[in-house]
Amino acid sequence: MVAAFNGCGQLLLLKRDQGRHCGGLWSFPGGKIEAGESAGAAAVRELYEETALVATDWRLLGSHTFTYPDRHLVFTLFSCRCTDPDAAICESEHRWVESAALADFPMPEANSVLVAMLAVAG
Ligand SMILES: Nc1nc2c([nH]c(=O)n2[C@@H]2O[C@H](COP(=O)(O)OP(=O)(O)OP(=O)(O)O)[C@@H](O)[C@H]2O)c(=O)[nH]1
Repeated sequence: MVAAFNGCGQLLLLKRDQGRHCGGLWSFPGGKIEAGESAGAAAVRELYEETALVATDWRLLGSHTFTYPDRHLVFTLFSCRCTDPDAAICESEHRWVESAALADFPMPEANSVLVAMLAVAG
């Protein structure tokens, strides 16, 4: 998963399409790691595929496992900085959100720990 910041300290959230797992909820860019791919390479690839953004200052923040009724997921969270946030092209609705306002955006259950990791990282 990618916590993508703009130059104003805001984070990019994408609204998941209805019909997908956790549909209708706000989420970080990201997705499944492909065979033979590292977690870091997957983060860079997913950010680009979902937003067309290229970022710098990549940092590994940590890992977290979460079990939904139908799946067990392992998340690896990275942060990065987007130097040209206005260039974001997203298929789904997206918002740049202040960290303090994240609670206003309903997110998947697994994300509470990811948001806590962000708070710890500062
Ligand atoms: N992208 C993303 N997925 C999340 C977040 N939180 C969370 O629980 N998930 C779950 O993580 C799983 C993987 O995400 P994804 O569905 O976007 O991955 P993907 O695009 O590779 O899968 P797909 O091609 O099957 O749709 C999904 O079950 C999704 O609901 C989040 O903040 N961002």
